[in-house]
Amino acid sequence: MHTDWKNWRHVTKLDPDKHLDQAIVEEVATSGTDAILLSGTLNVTPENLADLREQVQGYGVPLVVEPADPSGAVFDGVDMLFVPSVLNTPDARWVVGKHQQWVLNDPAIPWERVVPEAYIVLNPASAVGRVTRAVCDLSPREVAAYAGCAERYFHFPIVYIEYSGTYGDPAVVQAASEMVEDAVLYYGGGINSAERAAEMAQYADTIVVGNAVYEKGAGTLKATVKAVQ
Ligand SMILES: CC(C)=CCC/C(C)=C/CC/C(C)=C/CC/C(C)=C/COP(=O)(O)OP(=O)(O)O
Ligand SMILES: O=P(O)(O)OC[C@@H](O)CO
Ligand SMILES: [Mg+2]
Repeated sequence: MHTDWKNWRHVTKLDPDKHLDQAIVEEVATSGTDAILLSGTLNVTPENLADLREQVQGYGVPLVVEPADPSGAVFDGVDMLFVPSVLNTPDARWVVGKHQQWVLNDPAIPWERVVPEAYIVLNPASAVGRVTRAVCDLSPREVAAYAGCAERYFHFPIVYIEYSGTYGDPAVVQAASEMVEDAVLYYGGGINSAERAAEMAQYADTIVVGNAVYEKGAGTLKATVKAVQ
């Protein structure tokens, strides 16, 4: 593996579908965040992915692509691919179907650079919640049981509590953290302050900050980094 991803505390998620000036990209890349994920559910194209990758390259921060579709599984110029499976969807395409098509059509996947992620999607209004028709009305115990399946049964290396676009319930993340021992527990959704970063980082191993970069800027991102490192 190219980087020590298991020790990351803070990850920044940038969306190829949104624009940032290079000065802001530079502040993000030098903020102390442990890695930059290039990721979005909707409107990610080879072109806008390559454009964003060029903007973030060259700062020494690890780069990860998180594809929403096999066509987004591009390794050029990045260190790793984090590939989601959504566990709480009734539609198996998002669990293993797209993955089967990926393996069918690409005979040369560099597996040593692939890290599977078990997503538990909890905001039904998010793009990822709508697209996957995730069943989000779950108690902390029910979420923790998905986390247990992900780790103990499927041996996913990452369990990802995803509230994309909204701040989640710390009790849910706490319950998942009590279940997970070996997997790295990710939390993402609505972190837009040092306080929220610190609160979720009590339970999650790695926190993800996305929209706050676009909505509040690099200063807020730096405050979230400082809160967890
Ligand atoms: C098999 C391969 C290579 C890919 C398929 C991977 C799968 C099943 C993805 C399903 C879940 C998904 C769409 C993940 C994308 C990552 C993600 C959650 C991005 C954030 O999404 P939002 O913030 O909701 O969307 P926008 O930012 O586009 O609005
Ligand atoms: O954009 P936000 O709400 O910060 O969520 C981060 C990330 O989990 C989205 O996939
Ligand atoms: Mg987003």
